[in-house]
Amino acid sequence: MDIATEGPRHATRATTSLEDHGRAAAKARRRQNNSPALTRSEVEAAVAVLIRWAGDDPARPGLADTPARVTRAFEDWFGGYDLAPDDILGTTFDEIGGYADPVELRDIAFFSWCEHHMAPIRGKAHIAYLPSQRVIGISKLARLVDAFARRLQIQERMTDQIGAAIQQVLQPAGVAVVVEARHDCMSSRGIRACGTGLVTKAMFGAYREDAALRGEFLASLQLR
Ligand SMILES: Nc1nc2c(ncn2[C@@H]2O[C@H](COP(=O)(O)OP(=O)(O)OP(=O)(O)O)[C@@H](O)[C@H]2O)c(=O)[nH]1
Ligand SMILES: [Zn+2]
Repeated sequence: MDIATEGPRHATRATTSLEDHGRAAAKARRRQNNSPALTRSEVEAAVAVLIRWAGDDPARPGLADTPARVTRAFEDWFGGYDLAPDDILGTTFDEIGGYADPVELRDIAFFSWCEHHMAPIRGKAHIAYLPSQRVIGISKLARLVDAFARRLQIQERMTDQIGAAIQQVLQPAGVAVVVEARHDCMSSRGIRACGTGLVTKAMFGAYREDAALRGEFLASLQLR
């Protein structure tokens, strides 16, 4: 199902279908990335080129294993491409009695990667949703953030993807996602503006339509 079919909120969205972020897409990407034209040793050679570009000697003993380490680190840092949101959100609980108030999980720490500079984005995500007959295990919300964070990202898109996945798979009455993060591409290079924080928000369903519900969640976060 394409989230673009879900209603006006999504009608003009550039977001691709959830399937595109899912397991099939990850496998396709991996096939592409692991094609015979791109071997592990070629990736390591590319890292060695970057070491040379940095001004050092990839052959010196201290750096000899670094290309292999960096290649392994990439598998970890970018492991999100292999994680399918619909699998992560697959376990739900519907024996929730009469519970019908917001569920909020705050301070979900994440590491992501700026797609412009491949520099770290470090921050916290806060998720709220208004259940409609079922709830999700709270660890799955953190897993979902991790799945979208460990990719090349811009913060706005990551924020939207987290909310859109919850809205599509869990189909609650509404979802709100707030992400606060620091971008190393801004602090460690370029303008070198340390201490700045980017806040992004994505609202779906009741959180988009109901200002009081949205305001209650945003106020609870005490954003500066
Ligand atoms: N909106 C948004 N911008 C981002 C994000 N991460 C990095 N950027 C910005 O992306 C922009 C890329 O700008 P370019 O002019 O193409 O690249 P650049 O010459 O390296 O830019 P400077 O960072 O200003 O030196 C920069 O302004 C970054 O601060 C993000 O998550 N969201
Ligand atoms: Zn950047």
